[in-house]
Amino acid sequence: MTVTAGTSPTESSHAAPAASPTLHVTKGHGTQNDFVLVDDRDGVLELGATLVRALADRRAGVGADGVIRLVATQHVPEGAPLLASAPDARWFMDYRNADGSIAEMCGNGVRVFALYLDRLGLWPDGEELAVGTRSGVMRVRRVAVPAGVDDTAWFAFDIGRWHVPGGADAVAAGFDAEVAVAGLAVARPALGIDVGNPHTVLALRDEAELEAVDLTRAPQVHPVPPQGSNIELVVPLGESDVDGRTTARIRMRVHERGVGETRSCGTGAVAAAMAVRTWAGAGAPDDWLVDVPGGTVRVRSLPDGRAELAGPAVLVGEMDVDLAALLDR
Ligand SMILES: N[C@@H](CCC[C@H](N)C(=O)O)C(=O)O
Repeated sequence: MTVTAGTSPTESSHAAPAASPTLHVTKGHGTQNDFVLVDDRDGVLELGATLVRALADRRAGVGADGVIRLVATQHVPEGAPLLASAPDARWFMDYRNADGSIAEMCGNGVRVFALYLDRLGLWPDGEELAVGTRSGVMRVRRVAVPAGVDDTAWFAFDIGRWHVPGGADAVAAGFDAEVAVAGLAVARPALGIDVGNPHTVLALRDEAELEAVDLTRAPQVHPVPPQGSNIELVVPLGESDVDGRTTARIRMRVHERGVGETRSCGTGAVAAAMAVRTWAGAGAPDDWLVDVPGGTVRVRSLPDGRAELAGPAVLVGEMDVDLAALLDR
């Protein structure tokens, strides 16, 4: 981490005023789900909600959907059990939503974090990269960009087991909640899906309806999820052959817990694809392309109830943030 403290004024009465402390940050995104990344390997930064909110602020700060702190896994309380089972998970992705709340996981964030580690020389050559998260260890590798998708580099990882918290009854019914969304006349049935973090997925009639909904206001879920929920609105678009594999395509918009509407959500894409796959029943394909306002990601159903998320990652720049200017308001 680079917090550069100001120097004391010198003995000269004409000395320049002490420079205020700065925080070196990097900005990146995955399908335009954007993040401020901070290198705090030694775990010395106090990343409180006030600092997160200020960094994420799109007018008075750097601007982002979330803040990601890079810290050695041994320095976080969640680290010991991760290192016991995966000693190679040296680096931990400490993820915070723009409102300062802590989230268990961020699917787009993992890919951007991997690229950040690579940029810092912390991704060993030729190896899978093990990333510690509050939802377990994610093993990231580079993969080919699917045919028809306009990106230069993709990364993929097994996100682990997803499940329907409502259990077998919810799976059989296809729904276990109702969601009221501004712009829709009545509340719609929805399915809760846990991908390490909580999601609620509802299907809309068509793309026109998806475009028309107003996500500037948070959708209301009933019953209210105890930990809150990310909400995904989806429209199935049909199936085609992509790189020799039958692939279903869906379009999605998302309202993220702790943020608002974002242009993509990786865990949300997994939840959306697995919800539609559950609704489709036996014979549904394993591969799903999920079109979001910021691009396209791929979700692949894996054996044993696991799923893989793949998509792009981009780092756009670095800056030294003047902490006094950022926090003084
Ligand atoms: N954008 C992320 C999810 C970030 C966390 C989410 N807002 C939550 O609170 O669970 C993603 O790409 O998965």
